[in-house]
Amino acid sequence: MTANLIDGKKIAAETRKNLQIEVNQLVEAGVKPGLAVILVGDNQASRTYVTNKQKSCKAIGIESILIELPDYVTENELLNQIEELNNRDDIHGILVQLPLPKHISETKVIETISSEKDVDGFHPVNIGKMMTGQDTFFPCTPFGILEMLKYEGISISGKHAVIVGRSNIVGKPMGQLLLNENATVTYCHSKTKDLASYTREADILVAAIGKAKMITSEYVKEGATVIDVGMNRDENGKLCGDVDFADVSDQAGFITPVPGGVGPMTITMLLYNTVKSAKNKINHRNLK
Ligand SMILES: Nc1nc2c(c(=O)[nH]1)N[C@@H](CN(C=O)c1ccc(C(=O)N[C@@H](CCC(=O)O)C(=O)O)cc1)CN2
Ligand SMILES: [Mg+2]
Repeated sequence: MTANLIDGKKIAAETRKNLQIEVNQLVEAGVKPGLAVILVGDNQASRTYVTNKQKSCKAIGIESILIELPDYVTENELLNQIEELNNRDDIHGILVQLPLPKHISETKVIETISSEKDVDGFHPVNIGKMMTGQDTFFPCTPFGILEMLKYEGISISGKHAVIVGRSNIVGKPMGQLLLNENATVTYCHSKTKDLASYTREADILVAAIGKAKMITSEYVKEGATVIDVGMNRDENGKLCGDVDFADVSDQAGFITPVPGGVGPMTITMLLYNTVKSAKNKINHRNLK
């Protein structure tokens, strides 16, 4: 059996087209959605992602500003910068690119971003809303994965979803979003014993481990949906995921590639959240 490919680039392009229509409507109503991106230090990968976010905003008419700070910036200086953006009427979304230098507390930074502008969906208020099934900003990577599953018509309710990885930005919220859709969710991680005994039971397997090509066909049930969140380099320096794509393709029912799977949807959902925030603002204004 050869798995169906879930084409993240294609789904992202379609979603962005629809978002562009919404941006045009917002602009006509007098609100141009605005995103502020803060980049601290000079991590090359982070810079690439941030550049991509800027370009993607521009392509659909979202105003985006980039604030670059040196890696020696103090925590207080960064927090003050965020406060300033919290108070700006033209900025609807704020994100601080992660990871941050060691001397800065990610928790403090995330908690300083106004929960109403937290388009990454990392603020504890938004995490709490997500956990209690309320509408809010959802973290972009798991949100993008959910959208891909829905786009492909893959049913979630009653299915067994196994998440490998428990990071705050991918694994934990992924499980919660799938639980909200009535999946039965199992979390696995680096301390899980006999990992394959869990993953082989998965109808939906999400790999967010950080180890190149670790998930081979022995980890996968025939016909399962396999979502690859990994971004690694293989022995030849080529970008690859956590899933051994060639091997698992023969076993899975659906599979995402790397690159061109989850990544493009991550940035798309950031655009979605920014548009949502601008719409929230109009709704507030109309209620006044
Ligand atoms: N504040 C945040 N920081 C980080 C997040 C985040 O959502 N918010 N996620 C990651 C990085 N990330 C976005 O920021 C991200 C990573 C990768 C991609 C992507 O499109 N990848 C491409 C491949 C790119 C390449 O060729 O190198 C793909 O998978 O096709 C998008 C976003 C950590 N930090
Ligand atoms: Mg882990």
